[in-house]
Amino acid sequence: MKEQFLQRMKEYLQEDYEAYVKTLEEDAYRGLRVNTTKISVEAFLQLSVCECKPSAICPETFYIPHQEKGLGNHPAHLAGLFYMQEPSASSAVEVLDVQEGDWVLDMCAAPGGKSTQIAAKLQHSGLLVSNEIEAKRAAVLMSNMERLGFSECMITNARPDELAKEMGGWFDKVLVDAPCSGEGMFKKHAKAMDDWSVEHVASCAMRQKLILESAYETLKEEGILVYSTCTYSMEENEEVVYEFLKHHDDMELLDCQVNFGRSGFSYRDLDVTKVRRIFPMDQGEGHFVAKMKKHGQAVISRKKEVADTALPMFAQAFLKSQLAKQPAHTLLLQDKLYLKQTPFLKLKKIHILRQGILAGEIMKNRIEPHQHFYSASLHQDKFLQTYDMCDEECHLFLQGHPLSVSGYKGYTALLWHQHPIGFAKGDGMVLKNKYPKGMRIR
Ligand SMILES: C[S@@+](CC[C@H](N)C(=O)[O-])C[C@H]1O[C@@H](n2cnc3c(N)ncnc32)[C@H](O)[C@@H]1O
Repeated sequence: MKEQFLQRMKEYLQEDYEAYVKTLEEDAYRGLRVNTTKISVEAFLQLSVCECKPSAICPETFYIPHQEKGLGNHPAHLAGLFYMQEPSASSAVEVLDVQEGDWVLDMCAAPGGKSTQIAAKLQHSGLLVSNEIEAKRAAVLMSNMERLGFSECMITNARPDELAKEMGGWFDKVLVDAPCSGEGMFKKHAKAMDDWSVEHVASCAMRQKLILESAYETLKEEGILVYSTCTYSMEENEEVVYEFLKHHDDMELLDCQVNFGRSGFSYRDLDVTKVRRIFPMDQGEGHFVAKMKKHGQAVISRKKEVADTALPMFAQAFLKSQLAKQPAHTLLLQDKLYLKQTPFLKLKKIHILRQGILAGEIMKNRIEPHQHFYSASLHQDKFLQTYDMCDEECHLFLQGHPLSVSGYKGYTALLWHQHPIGFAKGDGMVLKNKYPKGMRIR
């Protein structure tokens, strides 16, 4: 551990410093969060995926033993029933207090821990724009959102200032989980420790202030902004919030109103009792959260809806053969079929990676279904043809093998403990495996 970092921590923590240093020798906290759009917490615990200890931070988040291995390949994970998330990382969305119907922007979203938590709270209502600036990380974000099965979401790959131009005044809630020096991640990512310097902390703080300016533009009047980091430095936390409030006299710092964590570090006249800090001594690796409200008027960008596409007969037939309930909105875009509950939106310059559910692709007058169609939580109890696999069959399926099951013709949703995990195509004798090659386990 770098001496200069420890010296700063000593100044920040004073009498708590020794307790902090002790935690550096302990294993990092690990956790998971149950995806309540697919399964209730009670039903998930009955699956006995692993030992789960409740966290005080979020009712859907649990501590798991640090020695627990291979959970990423567990059928419950691949079926999108949970997301691996260290409990303190679930604090910011608890503070954001998302309500059904809200329009929410997650400005720095990859790999998707907080976006998947927000989408679960929305329960397929409102809108979530889940944005990531780095293209490769945006692809990871999309695959996580797909696995957990969300539909009323738009996944974008844009800079915050680009979002501010096209989405001015749109959102009830905005989360800025900012890129930071990651001092709370040192145990998990050695690189964060290698990269650490006072100069790096200062450059992160500059970038955070710029991101917050764009976030401000996207907020509605009376909209809520939550700013969070997984670092301890005062420059990236209290100072960023203080400067932001100084530049925006229509923004009010609100009390986070949660029972976890502790007050911030004393900084000028900022009321640090309102913000939350979590340290390893508070049962989390490290997070800072501040909540603010915009009272001023917003400049509102126009929202443009896309008209639904009238589907060709074969596409209609595909949907009718698969689902007991038909989607409200359908869109054909570059031979791909998308489904959504609420109208599709059009953006001028922003790169949209996914909007709604990607149901499949047109191939010679038929639809070749996509994994998202079967992972979508909205569809999970609507499939007309399903096959419930035993654990052994599921293991074979996830490895890419066909299943010797007769009596099934056409596309079939394959279930593990009643939860769709993928699909196959039956020819009456065999279920041919359609689990995406990149997702198969070895
Ligand atoms: C702390 S991570 C977000 C973690 C995510 N919220 C989650 O819970 O999984 C911060 C993200 O901000 C992105 N980022 C980096 N520079 C950025 C910038 N200038 N503007 C917006 N986002 C940026 C990073 O690529 C990274 O994915």
